[in-house]
Amino acid sequence: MDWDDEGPPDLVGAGGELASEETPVKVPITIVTGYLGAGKTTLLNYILTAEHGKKIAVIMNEFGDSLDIEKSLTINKDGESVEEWMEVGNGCICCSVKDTGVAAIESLMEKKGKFDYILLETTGLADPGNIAPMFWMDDGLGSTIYLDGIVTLVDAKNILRSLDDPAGKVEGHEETDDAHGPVMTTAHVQISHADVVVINKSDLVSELELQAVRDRIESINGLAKIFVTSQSVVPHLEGFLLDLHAYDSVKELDRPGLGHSHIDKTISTISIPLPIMTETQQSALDAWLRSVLWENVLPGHTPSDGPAYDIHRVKGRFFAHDGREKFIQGVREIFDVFDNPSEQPDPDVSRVGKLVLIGRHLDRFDFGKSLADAVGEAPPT
Ligand SMILES: Nc1nc2c(ncn2[C@@H]2O[C@H](COP(=O)(O)OP(=O)(O)OP(=O)(O)O)[C@@H](O)[C@H]2O)c(=O)[nH]1
Ligand SMILES: [Zn+2]
Repeated sequence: MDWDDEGPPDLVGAGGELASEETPVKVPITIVTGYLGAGKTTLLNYILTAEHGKKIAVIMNEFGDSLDIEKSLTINKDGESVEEWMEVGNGCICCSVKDTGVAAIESLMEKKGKFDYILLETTGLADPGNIAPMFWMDDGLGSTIYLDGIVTLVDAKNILRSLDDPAGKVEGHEETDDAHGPVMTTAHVQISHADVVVINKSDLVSELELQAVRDRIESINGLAKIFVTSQSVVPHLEGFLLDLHAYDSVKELDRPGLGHSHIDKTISTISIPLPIMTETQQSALDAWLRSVLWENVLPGHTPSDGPAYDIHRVKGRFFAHDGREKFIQGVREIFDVFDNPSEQPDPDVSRVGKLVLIGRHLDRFDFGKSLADAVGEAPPT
């Protein structure tokens, strides 16, 4: 379907059926990251050629890659935002958008019609925590896309070395660097922000090595779903790359043993219980989150000379005193507290409130005590 330069007609959805004007269908975007050579392009090429009956836009935000599919798309026009695309038989479109912001993607959709899904491949050195907030928009802003999740590919053979390699240190985090402590590498940052981690190149390692990789990843990010692949061949797309709903569901909070692994010395996952809360306590929680995430100040903690903490991902759930279930979602300094968006609360979900933090140097501070002091006990029922 081609739209003219006026942009998409308001009342017609991607399938041609009438869509209500108040609730335009939003297109989910998945960010695909992974260290150099992990298999991102192999994965996206697989999706572009697989039979899945979906209209997927694969956007490559990298230039000069050696693979032909990317070479044919490499364009550069005086630093301007340029788009070039290639249509694929199965309804997919592969394109290279230099400026991958929301506006560039919306302009691509105006020209090519709406997609069912958008996959954005970042460069191997990208920090997904810098990209995700671009797609985290308030409904009020009328964006036509929403962030479905972050998928990080790791190379089973090289990931442990990448995590321990001082040369892979992330730039821009020097202020929190510890003179003798472990370094935070790009590999750490890509794993800590992930909603799904794909351990690729499993053909190159033994079962034992694979288990060590899995343990290390779980210790960094206790919330991510982990899949193991070879040649980036994924068994299914839903829940793996598409329909992740990583920012509107919190199912993984009930995983047993969450936040109990301390194998990785740099980044860890911690889990803090949350009581049933009154309005006042919810305001206190909100103030606590603002202090911790926006000001980097842990309430009740006296600043010392040691390194500061760095929070990459926040996810939580609690129950309000009136029975409503609330979710907490955050990436870096952005966070949101909202009602469980599903009409039917999951009956399997335990009614235990919990806040999970993923970040750096979390073990040096008592986040649990600080939060408990801030919100207090559950109200009497
Ligand atoms: N043995 C093995 N090789 C693989 C596998 N998946 C990908 N490769 C190879 O690994 C190399 C890198 O794969 P790419 O898909 O280009 O990786 P990438 O993440 O896009 O790499 P950059 O764009 O350079 O960051 C290619 O030569 C692939 O053929 C796998 O599961 N096993
Ligand atoms: Zn690539």
